[in-house]
Amino acid sequence: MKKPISIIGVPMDLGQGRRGVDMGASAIRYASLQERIARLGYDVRDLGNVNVPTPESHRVENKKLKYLPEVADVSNQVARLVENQMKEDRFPIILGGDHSIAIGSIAGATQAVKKLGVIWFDAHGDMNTEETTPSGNIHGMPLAVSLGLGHPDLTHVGGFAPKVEAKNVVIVGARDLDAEERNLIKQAGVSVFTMHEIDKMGMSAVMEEAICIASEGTDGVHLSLDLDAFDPREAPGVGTPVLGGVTYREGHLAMEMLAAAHVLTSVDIVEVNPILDVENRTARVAVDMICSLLGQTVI
Ligand SMILES: NC(=[NH2+])NCCC[C@H](N)C(=O)O
Ligand SMILES: [Mn+2]
Ligand SMILES: [Mn+2]
Repeated sequence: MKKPISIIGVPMDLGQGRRGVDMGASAIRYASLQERIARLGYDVRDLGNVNVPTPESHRVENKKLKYLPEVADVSNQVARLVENQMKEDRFPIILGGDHSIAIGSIAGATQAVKKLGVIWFDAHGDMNTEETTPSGNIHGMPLAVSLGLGHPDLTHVGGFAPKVEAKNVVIVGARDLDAEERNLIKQAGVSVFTMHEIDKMGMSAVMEEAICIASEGTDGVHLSLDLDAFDPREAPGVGTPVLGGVTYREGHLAMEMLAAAHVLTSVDIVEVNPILDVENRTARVAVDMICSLLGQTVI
C-alpha cells in the first residue's frame, strides 16, 4: 500500500550565513516534485509553506546561536505539522530551507513514531553545539540537538529531549567535520560512514549497514537529506559545498535501497540554494532522489 504524501515547505535561511536557501522549496517544486510523485501513483498533497521570519527584520542576539528564538519558533511549527500529518497516516516530505529545519521535523516525527532512527545524509556532521560551533549557524547543530545536546530552546522543541538515541543514528557521506564536532560524534556514539567507507566498501554495503543501524529496534526511520552530501559537480546549488562527494549514481542506489527496505516514515530535503545553482540542477537531483526513495524503478 502506498501511504499518501504531504509536502511541507519551510523557507528557512536563519540557520546559516548565505541567503538564497529560503528559495529551496520553491526550486524543488518548480522541478515538478508534485507531478513526479503523482505519476508514481501516490495521493500527494502540498500543504504550502510554514511562516518563517525574514532575517532583515530581526537582530542576531547571540553570535553562537544566530536567530535562536526565530529558529525555535519555526521548529515548533514544523514539529506540530509533521506530527499531525504522520498521525493521519501520511508520509511527510519536508522541503528546506537550511538544515536547521530537521530540528522540527525530527521532533514531530518522534511524536508520531514511538522510537525513531535517523539516517543523516550529509557532507557534514551537524553535531555542533553552542560551545563547539565555529560559525554560530544553527544548521550546523540539528543532529546534536536531536540527540539532546545543545540549547534547551532547541533540544526541547515539542516538550521533550532527547528525540533519538545515538545507537539508531547514522551519518552517511561525511567529509568535513570540525575538530570538536568530531569528538562530540565519537563521545555520543553516533555511527559514521565517511566518503572513505563509501569508496572502500561501496555504497551498497554502506547502506545495508546504515539501514540496519537506523531500523534495529525502531518503529520508523527519518531520512535527513542534505544536498551537499552529493558532489558539487552534480549538485552545485548548496551553501557549503565540499569536494569529493556522493555521485548521482551512488545516491540513486542509496535511495532505492531505502525504498526496498520499507523503513522510512518521513524525510527532509535541505540546503538547496537556487541562487548558487546552475539551471536548477540541484533541485532536479533532489526530485530524482525523492522519486527513487518512493519506489521509482527503471523497469
Ligand atoms: N547543514 C549544513 N550544511 N551544515 C554545515 C555546517 C558547517 C560547519 N560545521 C558549521 O557548524 O557551521
Ligand atoms: Mn547538513
Ligand atoms: Mn551539509
